[in-house]
Amino acid sequence: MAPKLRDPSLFKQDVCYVNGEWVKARSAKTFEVHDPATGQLIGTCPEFDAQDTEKAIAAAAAAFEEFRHKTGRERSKLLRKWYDLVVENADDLATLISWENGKPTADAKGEVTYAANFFEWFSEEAPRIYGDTIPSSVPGNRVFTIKEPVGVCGLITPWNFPAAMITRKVGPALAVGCTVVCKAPGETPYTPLALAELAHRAGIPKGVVNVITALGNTPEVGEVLTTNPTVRKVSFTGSTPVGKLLMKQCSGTLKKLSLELGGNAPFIVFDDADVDQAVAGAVASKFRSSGQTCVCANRIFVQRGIYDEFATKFAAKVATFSVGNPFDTGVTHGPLIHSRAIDKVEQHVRDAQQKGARVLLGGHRLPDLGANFYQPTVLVDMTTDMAMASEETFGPVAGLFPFDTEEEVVRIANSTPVGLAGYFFSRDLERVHRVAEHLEVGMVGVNTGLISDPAAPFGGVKESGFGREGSMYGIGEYQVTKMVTYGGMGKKLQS
Ligand SMILES: NC(=O)c1ccc[n+]([C@@H]2O[C@H](COP(=O)([O-])OP(=O)(O)OC[C@H]3O[C@@H](n4cnc5c(N)ncnc54)[C@H](O)[C@@H]3O)[C@@H](O)[C@H]2O)c1
Ligand SMILES: O=CCCC(=O)O
Repeated sequence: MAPKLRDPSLFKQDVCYVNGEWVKARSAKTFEVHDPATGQLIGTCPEFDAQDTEKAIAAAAAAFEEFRHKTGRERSKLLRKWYDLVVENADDLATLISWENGKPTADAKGEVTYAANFFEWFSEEAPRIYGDTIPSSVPGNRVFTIKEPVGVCGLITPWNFPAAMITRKVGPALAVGCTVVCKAPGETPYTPLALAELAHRAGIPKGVVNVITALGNTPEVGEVLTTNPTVRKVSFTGSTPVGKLLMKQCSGTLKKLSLELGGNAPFIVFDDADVDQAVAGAVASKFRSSGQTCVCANRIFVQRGIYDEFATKFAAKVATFSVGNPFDTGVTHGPLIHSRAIDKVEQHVRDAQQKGARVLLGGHRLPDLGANFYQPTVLVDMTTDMAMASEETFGPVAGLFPFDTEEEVVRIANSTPVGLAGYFFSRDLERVHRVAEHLEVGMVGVNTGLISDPAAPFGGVKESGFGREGSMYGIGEYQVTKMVTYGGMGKKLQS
């Protein structure tokens, strides 16, 4: 049965938001969106194509001419209004997130708060965008910089945070005066479309925010967003292979680019750690959104002296989870997003078992609950030849790897082409600094498994991409620095 919304008009079917209006695809084609918990049809959405996308870009380009000249204070007020509406409609947005993504209600509400906070944060940054005054090396010259909005932005986001991945991009883009075309994820389009409706109600001028949808046509839409010369910036969150493809496509017009890509987060527990605290941190990091976040612990390394104690306590905590329909009371973990996700998890568990891992907990699907449910799983005796050591599982499976020395574990932790988040637990101050400095990642959690915060810069190194979202650094991703030199200055006062 479809969940009820307090405000049913937030559920936008068969329309996208372009130039301040709700429009269908030119071809009238649609695609289906299914509830990952029940497999039932949620609704249909427009299958935008290249021409539809061009129209959205043209709308964003037309709006840019005026929007870029609004004052920071004006843009701040618009973002603040949008923030207020997101907060007012938090329950409905959370319902949409749970329905199309499968995360339990409490997690979905947490995501709405997280998402809204990006609007709040960047509404506060908008009036505080400064240039520089630079001492010139040429006598009589005066050098200034102006921070200008880069222009029309193409934003592409994944399904795992249907609201927050969008607000983390749109917030800074609007704060600096850019206009945007967001390609919503085909699995979870209804939350982005509800955000668009709230943008409309907030009075964001037409064409400033455009939200379009596609599933089968995704590569075609992506190609337009990355090759159309009017689009000056692309920001993508998703997998590394798609990020590499988009970067290639952007090269023809040399767009400014931010890539927030896949991770393979090491989570290291040294034997001087507070074991209970480390267990809590590892559970929180590994099983957030059923393991479907890019910063989830993917390889849990535990020093041999505390390995058994850690494994027993960790499995005991995971055993308390309640898996089920995201709307059911008491459920802590919902389904995975689709059958490909379940298949990958199953392959990783089977591969680990074949290579000698033992299942301490779980290790199987939950077909009685539905096709996309998997029992939260704990594997021990993991070794580095297993697929889980080198690939992101993106599911509710924790593999515990024993290790002996600091040097060994940091070397193994770094032996991957990606570097998004890394975590470790230790009470030795010198070690804390040493290890934090040696981990090849963009974000480090020390004695915590949760690092996401709109005030903190989010992003990776190596093949996890580049650019930072959130924080004061998030703003610069949507700006260009223009230098202005004034010659013939600094002369004597005229008498
Ligand atoms: N670094 C981060 O901030 C971050 C955040 C969330 C997810 N991720 C990563 O995303 C991956 C999981 O998401 P996924 O499997 O949906 O990733 P994905 O790369 O397949 O898809 C992400 C988005 O890109 C779109 N897309 C796919 N192919 C495209 C193309 N050719 N042109 C344009 N758009 C295209 C999809 O429709 C979707 O909206 C994981 O690797 C995860 O680590 C990273
Ligand atoms: O999945 C990636 C984003 C997760 C986060 O912002 O915490």
